[in-house]
Formats: sequence, C-alpha cells, structure tokens
Amino acid sequence: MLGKSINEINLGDRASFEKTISETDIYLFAGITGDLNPAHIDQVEAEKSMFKGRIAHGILVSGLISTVLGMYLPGPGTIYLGQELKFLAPVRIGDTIRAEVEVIEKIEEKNRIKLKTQCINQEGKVVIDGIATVMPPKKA
Ligand SMILES: C/C=C/C(=O)SCCNC(=O)CCNC(=O)[C@H](O)C(C)(C)COP(=O)(O)OP(=O)(O)OC[C@H]1O[C@@H](n2cnc3c(N)ncnc32)[C@H](O)[C@@H]1OP(=O)(O)O
Repeated sequence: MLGKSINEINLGDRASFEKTISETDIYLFAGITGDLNPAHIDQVEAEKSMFKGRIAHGILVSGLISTVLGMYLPGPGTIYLGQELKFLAPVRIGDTIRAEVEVIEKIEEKNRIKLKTQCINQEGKVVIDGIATVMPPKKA
C-alpha cells in the first residue's frame, strides 16, 4: 500500500498522530541510541537542572513527525529528505504529544513537498516547531 503521490496532495492538507510519552519510551530510546544523558534517565540529577526533573529526548519526540509523514501524509513509501526543528519547551514523562503536519509547498518538478511540522502538548503548547522536506511515493 502506497501513500499519496504529489498529484494527490494539496496545499493545506493536514494530518496528525498523538501519543503519551512514557518512562519506558525514554529508556528504550536511551538504550537504542546510547544517549544516557542524566537529563533523561536520572531523576536526582535531573532535579538539579533548569527543568527540575527528567525530560524526554527531543529527537524521540520529533520522531512522532516521522510517524505522521510515513503513515498518513504522504504515507507509506515517503522518503524523508530533511527536517528543521526548534525545541521550544520540554516534554515530561506522561505528557501527551500530538504531532501535526501541514503541506505548505509543492515542488512538482522535483517531486518534493514541504510541510510545517509541530508537536503540541496536552495543554496546547507547541513544544517542537519546524519544517519537513519529503519525497512522496510515485505511483505507476
Ligand atoms: C517518513 C520517513 C521516511 C524515512 O525515514 S526514509 C529514510 C530517511 N531518508 C533517507 O534515507 C534518504 C537519504 N537520501 C538519499 O538517498 C538521497 O538524498 C536521495 C536518493 C533522496 C537523492 O539522491 P540523488 O537522487 O542521488 O540526488 P542528487 O543527484 O544527489 O541530488 C539531486 C538534487 O537533490 C538535492 N538533494 C539530494 N538530497 C537531498 C535532501 N536530502 N534534501 C534536499 N535536497 C536534496 C541535491 O542537492 C540536488 O539538488 P539540485 O537539483 O538543486 O542540484
């Protein structure tokens, strides 16, 4: 099953995916990547930081954007070419994050689209803001 080709995508099209970030998510990500920064896994050390407790890896949370792109818009077959990210606020264990994407540019001759990408917490605060560049799947 392939996602949408560039001809099936319009400016303003949107999609989203929501997930609660658990302690297990953070530990699994730390193990997979080797990023054992105490800010993510050591409560006592993290309490001494400006955030006064553990926070999720920013790249873990931004991975929810890849979920939207690869599963929904454009969908399966999408190739991720680039991603600008600004981490605007911390994500803590138990936060529910909604990743949203919106098509803002189509570059038909190169089969590329750009999407505004945001991750928003349960309080409506934008925690990650950026722009993705992807190559939608081509259909025969
Ligand atoms: C939803 C999530 C999915 C995923 O996670 S997929 C996995 C992550 N993504 C990838 O692994 C993609 C890795 N990138 C690539 O393999 C290559 O990259 C491409 C095959 C996409 C393109 O390579 P080539 O066909 O050899 O293109 P060229 O001849 O090197 O360049 C043609 C034009 O495309 C520009 N370009 C190449 N890569 C990128 C990029 N990643 N982002 C933006 N532009 C790119 C160049 O500069 C150039 O431009 P000009 O035509 O103006 O000279």
